[in-house]
Amino acid sequence: MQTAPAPVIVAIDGPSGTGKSSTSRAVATALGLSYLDTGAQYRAITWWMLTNDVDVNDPAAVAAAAHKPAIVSGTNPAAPGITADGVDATGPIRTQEVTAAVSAVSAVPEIRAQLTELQRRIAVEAETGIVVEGRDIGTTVLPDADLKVFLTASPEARAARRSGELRGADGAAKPDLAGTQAALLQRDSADSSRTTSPLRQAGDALEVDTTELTLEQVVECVVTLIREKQQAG
Ligand SMILES: Nc1ncnc2c1ncn2[C@@H]1O[C@H](COP(=O)(O)OP(=O)(O)OP(=O)(O)O)[C@@H](O)[C@H]1O
Ligand SMILES: Nc1ccn([C@H]2C[C@H](O)[C@@H](COP(=O)(O)O)O2)c(=O)n1
Repeated sequence: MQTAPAPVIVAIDGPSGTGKSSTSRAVATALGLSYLDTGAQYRAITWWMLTNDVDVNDPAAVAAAAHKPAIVSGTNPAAPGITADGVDATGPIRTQEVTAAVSAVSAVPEIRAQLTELQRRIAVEAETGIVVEGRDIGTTVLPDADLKVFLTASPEARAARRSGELRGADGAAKPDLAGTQAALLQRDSADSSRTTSPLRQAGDALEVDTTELTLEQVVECVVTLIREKQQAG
């Protein structure tokens, strides 16, 4: 009788706009794995702070409230979803207000400790394995992951992709590319210069530069890497 393959743990890290979420969800779907968007968790706790009048620029105030919100992440790649204290946060966490505040909140050590523990618990409970995406998965959250991928892309490509997303629902003109690129680079700088588990490529992570690749090509590359890892045992 053929036994089920051992659960595979995949870490996909990288700066904003490199395709982590799109790639991770497609890879998890293709291989029947769970999926965890850790960026959504940092966004959800930031949204909770903002809506509960916590000064997000006061690390002590953020730390004191770190344990208060219950963050629950869906792990179905088809419809991940996330709630904060039972309230659906899927939409609100993508606003510019949350995006502008999330790096400051995610730099607070108590916030990172709280969410890292939650992320590890979710990963170990994933029966067939899981694709976890973020900034510090391969370095801090899951250092023993079976496969670590670090996605990169040129600032220009990332800005063009993000700008394509930000275009109005009515197809209104895209926001200015230079402004979008500057905002991405500012967030990258904050995420990679913080003291606690900064954005960094793990020494054993495989870099995939997605600048000239389609999303489909990136997904195929990562699926192949995972299958090769599973066959190697
Ligand atoms: N290789 C690619 N080529 C072209 N477009 C891409 C590629 N990868 C992702 N995209 C598109 O770029 C946009 C951003 O992708 P995605 O949200 O997956 O990036 P991300 O790294 O998760 O960003 P963030 O960390 O800010 O959430 C999406 O519209 C996605 O469809
Ligand atoms: N593992 C993670 C994931 C995310 N963050 C922070 C840094 C990001 O700017 C922010 C939002 O993430 P995104 O939705 O853009 O993937 O959350 C982190 O510190 N660690």
